[in-house]
Amino acid sequence: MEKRVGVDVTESPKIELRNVGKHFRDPNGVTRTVLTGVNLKIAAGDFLCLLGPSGCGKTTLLNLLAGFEQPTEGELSIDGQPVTGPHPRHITIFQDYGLFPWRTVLDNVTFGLEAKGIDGKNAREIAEQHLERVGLRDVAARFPHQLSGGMKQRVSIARALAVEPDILFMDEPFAALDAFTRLRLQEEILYLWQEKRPTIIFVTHDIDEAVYLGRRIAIMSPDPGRLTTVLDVALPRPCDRASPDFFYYRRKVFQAFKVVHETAPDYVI
Ligand SMILES: Nc1ncnc2c1ncn2[C@@H]1O[C@H](COP(=O)(O)OP(=O)(O)OP(=O)(O)O)[C@@H](O)[C@H]1O
Repeated sequence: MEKRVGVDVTESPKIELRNVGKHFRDPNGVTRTVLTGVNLKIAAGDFLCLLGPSGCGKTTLLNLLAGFEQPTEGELSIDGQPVTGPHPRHITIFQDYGLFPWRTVLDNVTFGLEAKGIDGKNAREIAEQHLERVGLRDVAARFPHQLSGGMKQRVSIARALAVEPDILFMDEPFAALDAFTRLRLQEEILYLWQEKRPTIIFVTHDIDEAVYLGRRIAIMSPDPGRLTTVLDVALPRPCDRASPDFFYYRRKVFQAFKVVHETAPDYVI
């Protein structure tokens, strides 16, 4: 009998989209299709990047997966159940951090735990452990306005991970950060993913970020938004951003976007 290794996404997907489409009606009653014919299977524990230019429907697709919006066509299921709304173990991290300005760092992290029925000393201990993991134990008593952008995003990552999410949806979480902070947070999220293995769906329009993070990259194109290619990225994690293998995948993504001509010479550093 054939021996199977790893997760067969075609047999046991955690997330499955079948012919998913979404249209919006503008105030004049005109229908606008922003997503069409999306078919995708995502295995448990995968790290999938949704990559594409502005307006191709990445956020719309993420909102459908997170249950914030409903598809107007097709079917979308998680763990075999149709997605009908947000789920407490499916957590979304946004670009603007989504922290409560009136709560301290610690209290921001305990918030999700309290919603799960964990409070008092237990919640504090779990929150402190997660702040420790993202290097923010020392600023637990500060308020969000006293933190840098990178620190705020770390708090929102600690808050998300504290509730042990099954799925983490991340919508361009590092887009507003400076390049150095962004590189550091990319490394941190990879480390945290390897430690806990939640399924991560990560929206970005940054090709290098997608290659560095994604085990798979779902490439989208606009007008109307659709999925054009799903690329497997067989790199060790973390990988060397200056290695020929990294550039090989980078080039494959460029080719998928038809930015580089097929016969152009290889990149040299
Ligand atoms: N609620 C809505 N009503 C009408 N149109 C919408 C709505 N939400 C999104 N759209 C439109 O759908 C298209 C896709 O938007 P979406 O935000 O999903 O793209 P995106 O790929 O995430 O873009 P960006 O990278 O700029 O954030 C856009 O043209 C947007 O104007």
